[in-house]
Amino acid sequence: MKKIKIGIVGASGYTGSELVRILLNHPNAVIEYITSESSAGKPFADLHGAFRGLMELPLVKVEEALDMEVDVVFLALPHSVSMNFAPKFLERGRVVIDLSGDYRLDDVALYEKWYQKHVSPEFIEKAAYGLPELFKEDIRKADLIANPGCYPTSAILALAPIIASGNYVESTIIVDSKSGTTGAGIKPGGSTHFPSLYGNFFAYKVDGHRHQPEIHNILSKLNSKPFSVRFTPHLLPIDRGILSTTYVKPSQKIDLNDLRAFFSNFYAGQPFVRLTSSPPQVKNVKGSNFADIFPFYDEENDLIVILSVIDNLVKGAAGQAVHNMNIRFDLDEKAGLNLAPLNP
Ligand SMILES: NC(=O)C1=CN([C@@H]2O[C@H](COP(=O)(O)OP(=O)(O)OC[C@H]3O[C@@H](n4cnc5c(N)ncnc54)[C@H](OP(=O)(O)O)[C@@H]3O)[C@@H](O)[C@H]2O)C=CC1
Ligand SMILES: CC(=O)N[C@@H](CCC(=O)OP(=O)(O)O)C(=O)O
Repeated sequence: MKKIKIGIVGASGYTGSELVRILLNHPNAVIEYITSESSAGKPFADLHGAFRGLMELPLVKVEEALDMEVDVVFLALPHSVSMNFAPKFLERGRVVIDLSGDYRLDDVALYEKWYQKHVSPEFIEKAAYGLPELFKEDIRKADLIANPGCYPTSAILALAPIIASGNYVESTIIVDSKSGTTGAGIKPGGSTHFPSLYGNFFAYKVDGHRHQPEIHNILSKLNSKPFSVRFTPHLLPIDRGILSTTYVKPSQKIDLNDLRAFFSNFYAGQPFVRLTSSPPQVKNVKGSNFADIFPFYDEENDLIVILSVIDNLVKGAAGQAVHNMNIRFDLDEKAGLNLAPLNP
């Protein structure tokens, strides 16, 4: 059986440990190294107790890992950090799958407006946007794959069929999303502190979140007819999961059954998109790589409303990254990802 040698950079974080969880059960994967700067030398299970007896590799520093022979490196690093390391791995001939936002936007000026100065902008145009349902052929050929953001994954999958069809008026598309706290990473923070969040629920970054340009930038590739995107993120007192409710004004009335048939044709053959017949629930995708999508037509207001749910750490990050690896290395698309959601 074909074996793929893998390095996971940033394994001490949440998406890094989720990559370990998925890849330990992947028939083609051999994890060669896992990294952490702050915990180098420690056993992985000292940080992530769930892996006791399952992952014996010690954590090493990135600099030590650079020259270790692998086929693919997953960068589970904060944006602004990834862009320093991706070129070093690429020049050593590794395929790089970056989970940060550093190579997702195809426009350096747009990146620098929403993030900070880019230190390796020459790689932006070489990167494929790693949303397999839309860009499989680009992913197959790319040595640098920019894994999508978690909110953009849920929003783009909900909206792509309508945008691609052109059945929308040239106005503002609304994306209203709610996320669990693992989206904020492993470092404790004020708003994710238990007493701040328990029994609570609130919006944040209402004046602008970097996922708004990502959703617009990617959806714009599907149609030249203009539109704008308004995105509002919220924090939920749950660990995993994102629910996005999206609203689009159609340019012509549509029958609900036709809308559902249209979505079902658009996603035919895509193993991780499931169309639901009632509003989707985050618990139904927890721990899995599924995106559950519910398209609806509000006749009274002549508005298309599409709801989608994903697990932010799986379809929103590590699972999608493994899906990208499977495509890039010509493996079974579903390898390692046949994960049934936790139920209940
Ligand atoms: N959490 C989520 O749901 C999603 C996250 N993402 C993106 O994925 C990336 C990782 O996210 P997440 O796992 O949540 O983040 P975490 O904060 O949980 O983990 C970050 C990791 O990066 C390492 N790191 C931080 N700074 C440096 C540095 N200067 N040099 C080397 N290593 C460093 C940390 O290692 P150390 O042990 O040294 O601290 C840690 O392993 C981010 O870009 C995030 O935006 C994307 C989609 C969803
Ligand atoms: C709940 C929460 O805090 N979520 C994060 C998004 C995490 C993510 O996927 O974003 P990037 O990969 O683009 O950084 C946030 O709003 O910043």
